Amino acid sequence: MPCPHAPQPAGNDPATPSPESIVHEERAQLDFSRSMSYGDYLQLDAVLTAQKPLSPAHDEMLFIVQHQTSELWMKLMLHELHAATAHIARDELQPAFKMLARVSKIMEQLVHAWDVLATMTPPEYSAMRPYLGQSSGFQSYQYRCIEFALGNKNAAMLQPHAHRPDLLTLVRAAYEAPSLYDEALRLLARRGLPVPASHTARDFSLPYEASDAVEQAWLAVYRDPQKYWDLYQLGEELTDLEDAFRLWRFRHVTTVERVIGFKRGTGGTGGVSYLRKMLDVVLFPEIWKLRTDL
Ligand code: HEM
Ligand SMILES: N[C@@H](CC(=O)c1ccccc1NC=O)C(=O)O
Repeated sequence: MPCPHAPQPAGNDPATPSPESIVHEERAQLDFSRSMSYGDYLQLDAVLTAQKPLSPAHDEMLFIVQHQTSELWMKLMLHELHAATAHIARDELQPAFKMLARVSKIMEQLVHAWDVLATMTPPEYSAMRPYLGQSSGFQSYQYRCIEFALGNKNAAMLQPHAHRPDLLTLVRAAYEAPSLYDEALRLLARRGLPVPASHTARDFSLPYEASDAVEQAWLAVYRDPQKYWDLYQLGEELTDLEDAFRLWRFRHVTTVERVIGFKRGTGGTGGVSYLRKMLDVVLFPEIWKLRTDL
């Protein structure tokens, strides 16, 4: 394949340095026979040979790259979420804030990424869809770990990973661990706010249940931000994160509707009807409810 950045012939203007002289004067490293190059460091041989379209459709490359880049961003998101949750558990809020801000920005990045996929029309997708078989984003183990890390626990979502014990172990660990929100509530309790034991020492694999008492604890924070500044900042960082996640879910369902309408999903769900139900998920319910009651 021709390189799109191949050197162009130098112009006639004697003041214009030739491409060769620029590289020479900058003393750029040119010999990588005995040192680590860009591609070596980034494992680009592995990354850039992992796009293997199954169909003759032109647009399958877009579909693959879109999903692979999303999975890479999810990998970083999980890295940051785990670290942020651990910092909160150790009362180290400043590093946690930085990580949570990064997670929200990654989510925003994924929201904007839908614009690229939305350039694919229904006939373009129909040309490759039969080649997907029964595979679906529903089976993304990293996505499920993110949902669990954010507190959206559902035992049924472990099943698609039963055929891969290595992945099931990862997803189960996220399912059983305290979520980011669980650790936030334990922090509030350590600061003397009246969070009930039902919400600090619960079975963390159960779906989260909203509580009036927890809302009262957050209300105390939001009624006196000066006194509880870091907890107030935590509440707003959680709000930013859920806000961005809601936008991602919305762009997903809208993109799916414009591409496949109301067809059933390859993963076996009703498709748009399933994704619309997911729009009703509330990760941090008391943080939203307090705004009405403040
Ligand atoms: C044309 C593009 C897409 C279509 C038509 C589509 C369609 C669907 C459908 C119908 C479902 C429901 C499960 C099923 O029955 O298959 C689903 C779930 C899912 N998709 Fe997509 N999707 C698309 C792109 C993407 C992209 C780019 C991602 C990013 C990684 C993604 C991630 C997911 C995830 C994580 C789920 C599970 C959601 C949940 O359980 O709440 N999808 N998708
Ligand atoms: N569920 C989609 C298929 C799909 O989108 C998909 C298939 C394989 C790998 C990733 C996918 N993306 C998100 O669900 C469909 O029903 O067309």
